[in-house]
Amino acid sequence: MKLHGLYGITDTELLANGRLLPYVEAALKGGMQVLQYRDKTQDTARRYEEATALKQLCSHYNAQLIINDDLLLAKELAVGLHLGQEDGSITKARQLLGNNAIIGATCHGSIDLAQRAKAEGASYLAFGRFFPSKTKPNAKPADINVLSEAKALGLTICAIGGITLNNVHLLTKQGVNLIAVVNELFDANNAEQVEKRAKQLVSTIFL
Ligand SMILES: Cc1ncc(COP(=O)(O)OP(=O)(O)O)c(N)n1
Ligand SMILES: Cc1ncsc1CCOP(=O)(O)O
Ligand SMILES: [Mg+2]
Repeated sequence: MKLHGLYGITDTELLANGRLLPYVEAALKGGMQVLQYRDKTQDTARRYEEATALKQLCSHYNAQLIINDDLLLAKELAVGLHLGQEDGSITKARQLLGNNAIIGATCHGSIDLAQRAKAEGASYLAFGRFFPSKTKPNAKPADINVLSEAKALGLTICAIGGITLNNVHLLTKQGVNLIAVVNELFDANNAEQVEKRAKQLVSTIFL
């Protein structure tokens, strides 16, 4: 079955000071289907603790947890993994995590990278950034026209980068399955606002 819907990604700064679990729970209440734990620190103990708590929260809401970059943490928790071009081999991750694991691959704006990721065993292909991103200002840009060719590869297609309530329709109308968002979801004043944003994004995605 293809993953579909709102794919929230955590941000260490936006979700600091006790906001991680309440804001993620609010997004789940608002209908977020997939969550990526993206934490670039080297604090292994905190990362393990947070990812474990997020796994529990996601399973309560029947959502899928995916770990960014860290194969061993994904293996330890038996959850999904997202790998970029510099993050190690998809083939190796597939071997370690097994056939049923969700493994996502960053393809920027490239069908060649997407074909390679598919051949190596990726479950979904992530394209972007499509719009300037506050979270990752130096992310490589992608052209929206890549999406029609990407869909022909037959895997779940994810779009990322600067996605907001104002531009999300440009991606959903191309048939993108997963809408990955950091800032538009989690740059909020309180958990109620996160839940409202999630509901608004989800209703646009499923229009
Ligand atoms: C869903 C999704 N798509 C793309 C990325 C970017 O991955 P990567 O290129 O490895 O960059 P970092 O996120 O690791 O900085 C992603 N994380 N998630
Ligand atoms: C991790 C990543 N990779 C490309 S853009 C991006 C960040 C997306 O965050 P935002 O939704 O705030 O632009
Ligand atoms: Mg990465």
